[in-house]
Amino acid sequence: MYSSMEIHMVPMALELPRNLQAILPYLLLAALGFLLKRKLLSPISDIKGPLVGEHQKHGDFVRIGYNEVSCSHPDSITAILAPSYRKASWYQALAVPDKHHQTPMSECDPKRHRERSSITASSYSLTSLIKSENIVDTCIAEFQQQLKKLAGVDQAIDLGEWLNYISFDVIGELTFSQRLGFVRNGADIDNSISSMRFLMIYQAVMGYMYWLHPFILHSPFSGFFDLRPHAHIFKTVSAAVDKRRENPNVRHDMVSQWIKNIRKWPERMEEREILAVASMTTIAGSETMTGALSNMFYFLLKNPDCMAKLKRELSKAQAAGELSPVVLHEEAKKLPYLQACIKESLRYFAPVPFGLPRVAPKEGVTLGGRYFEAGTILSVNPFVIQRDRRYFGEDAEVFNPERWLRPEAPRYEKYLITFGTGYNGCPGKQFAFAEIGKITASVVRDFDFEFEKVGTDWKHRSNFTIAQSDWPVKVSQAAPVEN
Ligand code: HEM
Repeated sequence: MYSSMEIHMVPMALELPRNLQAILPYLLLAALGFLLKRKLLSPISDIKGPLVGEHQKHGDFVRIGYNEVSCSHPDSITAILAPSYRKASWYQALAVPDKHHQTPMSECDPKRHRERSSITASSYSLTSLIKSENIVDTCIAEFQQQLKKLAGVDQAIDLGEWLNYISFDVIGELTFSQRLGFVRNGADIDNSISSMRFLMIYQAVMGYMYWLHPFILHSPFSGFFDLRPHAHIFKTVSAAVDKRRENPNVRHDMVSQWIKNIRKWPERMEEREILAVASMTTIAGSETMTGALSNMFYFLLKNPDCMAKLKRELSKAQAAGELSPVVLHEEAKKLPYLQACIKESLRYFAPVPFGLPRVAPKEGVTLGGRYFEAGTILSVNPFVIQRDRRYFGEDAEVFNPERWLRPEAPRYEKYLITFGTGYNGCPGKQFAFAEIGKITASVVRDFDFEFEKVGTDWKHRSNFTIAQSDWPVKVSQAAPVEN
């Protein structure tokens, strides 16, 4: 027997699934139609996909989305990255914390991008940054001190994490004259680094589903409850920027230059946007550097002959009195094998393994005899190009710094797009080379490293930048080198 309430409820509960049953075939048909349209009716539906790794199988064009093609044709760089084409809407997700905080990185329109860059670009130049070399040196000296302490302990360390600390400290000093204190504390303060990694995953996904962003990190709730992963970095940057606003002349740094430029050309950028640009610089200049430095140390450890050769070069220069306690950029520049190792690690394992996507303009783009109509998203992935035998020789898939010492090395340069190229190319490129050179030379000269376990293979995940993990190493004071 049912009570009267139960009798009312049972038919209602059955009714809902019946309604669903009625519309389910239509929903499925609509979904199928949508998927077939995306798969077959796109102007690029004849191009095979979807994996980037499929280039070797399918040739110069691989379809990686409804309307997106990854290109590895020899002319891709000049035809896609060099012209000032609009960046794909994916980049919008890089406006941190929301669309009111645009930076050159998140700005997709080339004209607006140029205006914003004119305020910031000069601050990233090597000449400008070399003015602060003594400050960078104090960060590296602190890092050496910490490694010295760790060398006395018979325990493996997470070198990748330490390289992240030094990268953050350096960029904080250069951007707003503030050491973030990661090296001194030997820790991820307030989980900023792990939150930053989460932000990278979030942005990589959200760039493709930007309509969801207002409901997640850009929702008022996430701000109100302080749930934003970049909150700590944003607060730190915000406090530092406020200090510089009060007194932009305390020391030469990037924020002081931006403030001066904005006061000169107020129509190009608003002063409140400095906060976003400083946050972007902190992220752009630290996550990439961590990836690059980790690549350098990991691949030297994986290739002991290369490590031994680099140590010999450093030891010879040291014996000749050519190296300072923290190696200067001028000194590192003169070490050919070190420079070859830097280029090779940047080539072999690009720290930004993302196809830099651009939108074909209204007249379309013709590449390798193939026409791509207006609106097609064309991307050129550094990882794909830099492992291509046509551009880097038969041993393109091998880590081999010697390639940069071959007579044909200048030919390789134009295919090295680790830093992108064109109007959106990395303005920090020369500085990155200098920082990698200084840190690698100072640390490899003074310390020996070995994997905790023989045959270690690290794990890595690709978002916009690469994140490597699981390669514990032991550190000790450097043993004398036989030349
Ligand atoms: C090895 C280290 C680095 C790598 C691999 C790297 C890579 C890149 C790449 C590929 C882009 C262009 C992305 C695109 O076209 O979509 C870029 C942009 C950028 N990078 Fe770097 N970068 C590095 C270090 C740095 C450093 C040290 C700084 C700051 C001092 C920096 C600041 C920037 C900025 C501000 C942008 C945005 C440029 C714009 O949109 O106009 N990067 N970087």
